[in-house]
Amino acid sequence: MIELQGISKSFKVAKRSPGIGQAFKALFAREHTIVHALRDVSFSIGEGEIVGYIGPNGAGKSTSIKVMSGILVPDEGSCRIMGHTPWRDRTEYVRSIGVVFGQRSQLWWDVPVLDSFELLKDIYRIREADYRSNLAMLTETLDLEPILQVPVRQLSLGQRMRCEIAASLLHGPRILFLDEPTIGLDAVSKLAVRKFIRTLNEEKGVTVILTTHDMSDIEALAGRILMIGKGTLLYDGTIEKLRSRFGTERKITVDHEPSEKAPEVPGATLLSWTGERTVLSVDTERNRMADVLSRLTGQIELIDVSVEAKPVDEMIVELYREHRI
Ligand SMILES: Nc1ncnc2c1ncn2[C@@H]1O[C@H](COP(=O)(O)OP(=O)(O)OP(=O)(O)O)[C@@H](O)[C@H]1O
Repeated sequence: MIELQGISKSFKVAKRSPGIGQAFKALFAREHTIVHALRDVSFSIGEGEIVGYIGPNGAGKSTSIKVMSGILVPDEGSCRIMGHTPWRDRTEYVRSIGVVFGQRSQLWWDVPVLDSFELLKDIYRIREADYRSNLAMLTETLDLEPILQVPVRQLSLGQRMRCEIAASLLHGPRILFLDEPTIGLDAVSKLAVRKFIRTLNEEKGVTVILTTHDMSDIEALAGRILMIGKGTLLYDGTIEKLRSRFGTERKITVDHEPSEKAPEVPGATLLSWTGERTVLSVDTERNRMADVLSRLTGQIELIDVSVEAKPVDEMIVELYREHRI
């Protein structure tokens, strides 16, 4: 459904040293640097997948989404999405995709949400019957009824995001690009947005490409992760594959009676010690948890113990570290 081959994109950025004098000089002799936002990026995504597109700030995620949605033309490479080259067949192509940029709005600020939807209906030339049924479904599942008549500028961030997602789906696209859809949302709104995306994917088969810095979004939604760093694709695989790679480590948090010094436990690495709480990490492939706990009880008087697998966040940071990004 989505096929990228050797996509590269660079930006020419004006270089300027600080200070008025330098600004004046720059007017006459402008120096430039080249930022390589994407370098030879290739991947393919099948119909009905939810893919988490992740990477640190400035990695090239938004640039990729802009190329895939036809907003940016790459310098090199090919991109075929549902038979289209996004930046060439743009008018036709935008009818089959939906795009949400969490940090930017596609709704008209001063008019009621419903008026924005009506305008989008005309822009996308959505048939009346399709518009009515899509709007009814979106109003119901995203709980929009109480806010349809409210101007966008009066909406809370969570309400606006639900409207943005609805706006991107009014024309019934087969692919949805979501760029940080849960940014700034409270826990309740985040869960609502995630639930909606999952239902949309499961029931309507919509393919979803999701960029986010929130690893719990990825954990909740994405079966597959594409990780990009400094414009290069660094990892393409399932969360399970990632777990099995880093998954043998466990974090043990022990609350105990005050101790004079940190326990020394062969087979475990001390992560922190505060006198009444000790946090250790254990690789369960090489050490038995029972042995570690019994060595621990020989040195301190336990009150409470919790054992956790490594959170996805930490696995990702480790991947970033491995690739020096
Ligand atoms: N229009 C532009 N002009 C110049 N440089 C740009 C432009 N757009 C992006 N860049 C640069 O390209 C690189 C990749 O940017 P991009 O926005 O794709 O990163 P990102 O992974 O989406 O980052 P973030 O997580 O911070 O949103 C960055 O170094 C950025 O400064």
